Amino acid sequence: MAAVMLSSGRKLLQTRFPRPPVRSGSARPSGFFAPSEGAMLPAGSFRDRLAFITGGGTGLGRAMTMVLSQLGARCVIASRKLDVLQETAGEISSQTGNQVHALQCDVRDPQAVARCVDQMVALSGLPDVIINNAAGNFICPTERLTPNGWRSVTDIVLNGTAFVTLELGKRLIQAQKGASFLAITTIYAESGSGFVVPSAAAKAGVEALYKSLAAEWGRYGHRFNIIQPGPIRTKGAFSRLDPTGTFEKSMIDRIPTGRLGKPAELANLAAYLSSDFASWMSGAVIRFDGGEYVSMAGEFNELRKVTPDQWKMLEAMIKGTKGS
Ligand SMILES: CC/C=C\C/C=C\C=C\C(=O)SCCNC(=O)CCNC(=O)[C@H](O)C(C)(C)COP(=O)(O)OP(=O)(O)OC[C@H]1O[C@@H](n2cnc3c(N)ncnc32)[C@H](O)[C@@H]1OP(=O)(O)O
Ligand SMILES: NC(=O)C1=CN([C@@H]2O[C@H](COP(=O)(O)OP(=O)(O)OC[C@H]3O[C@@H](n4cnc5c(N)ncnc54)[C@H](OP(=O)(O)O)[C@@H]3O)[C@@H](O)[C@H]2O)C=CC1
Repeated sequence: MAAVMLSSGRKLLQTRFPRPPVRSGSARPSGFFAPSEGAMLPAGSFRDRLAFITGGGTGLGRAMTMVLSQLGARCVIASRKLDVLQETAGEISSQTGNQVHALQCDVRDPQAVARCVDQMVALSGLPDVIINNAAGNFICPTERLTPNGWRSVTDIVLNGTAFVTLELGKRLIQAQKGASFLAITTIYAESGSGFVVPSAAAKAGVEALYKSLAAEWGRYGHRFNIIQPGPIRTKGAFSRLDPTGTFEKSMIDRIPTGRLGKPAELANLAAYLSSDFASWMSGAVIRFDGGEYVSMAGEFNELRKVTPDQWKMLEAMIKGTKGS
């Protein structure tokens, strides 16, 4: 007896299907969607530009810093761990030949953010590109969450993004300088998600902040855009969200493109959104997830499991039904 389960958990059919044929050598979808990881934009796209990237020492922040630096930007990366930042800054600038400065900054502390901006201004001036990428997250049943656990994530993600955006926004307005602001959120900022509730709530807040400012601060020359990445392997994310490695296969199985994203792919999109090629783009929310979100959302998407022989049988059954 075979049943086709809908994502709601209901059974669509309960009928006797012939055993599905054993498929040999069927291509995985990832074979169609190989990543391209070199810098996408023309060389020099960020010449004479200064980019400020929070959490730029690791993971996706590091990848975005690398591509912006390859394209000619001077970069300032900021987070809590100065040793990590300095190592990344040294590696990237020795590869690209462009300056990368490391500044210690805890984005949860507005005074620390102001000091960090003071240091950046003294070193290089006000930035043309701001990427709010720093985040904290961990899986946890919500009933186990303490107030401090809630605060540790929402302070980094929502308050941290707000403090950086307000500090830089006000100074840029004062200096009459335009800039591109980009926030890195997540696909569940839109849907919500159990087990990462502080992150879901805070990322949704970041999206509301950025969409609101896209409307309000366009008059000052500021653009605000958002990328919602799907799963991309980084130590920071996977150690806290899939510590045993158990969920990775099911994630890949539900992604129509059959693989995780790559940091360099995300970095190319971030570079485009932060570049002059996107100067007409503001208030945009770009989902970048290999199709995972729509794959999880569609009521009938589990029908991907139905084999061609089973489809013949289903079609005959449907066509054989008369009346309602
Ligand atoms: C598999 C990937 C698929 C999809 C990915 C989708 C979205 C991804 C979104 C992301 O944001 S990934 C990026 C993840 N990166 C990070 O989280 C890096 C930075 N994180 C941290 O520094 C810590 O994890 C932090 C967020 C907990 C903050 O560190 P901090 O030193 O400030 O906090 P403490 O360690 O002092 O803890 C504060 C508070 O939280 C409680 N807590 C910490 N971890 C857990 C846990 N795993 N479960 C429950 N509670 C936790 C801790 O107990 C403290 O509360 P109390 O004082 O005990 O009440
Ligand atoms: N990887 C993925 O699958 C996905 C990631 N994302 C998002 O991408 C972004 C990057 O995540 P990823 O690279 O994976 O993970 P990482 O853990 O590598 O990046 C998080 C960065 O945030 C910095 N950070 C944390 N707390 C603070 C703080 N209080 N002040 C300043 N900086 C801080 C960390 O540096 P330090 O410890 O030195 O402070 C670290 O560099 C995040 O916004 C995340 O939510 C979204 C969806 C999927």
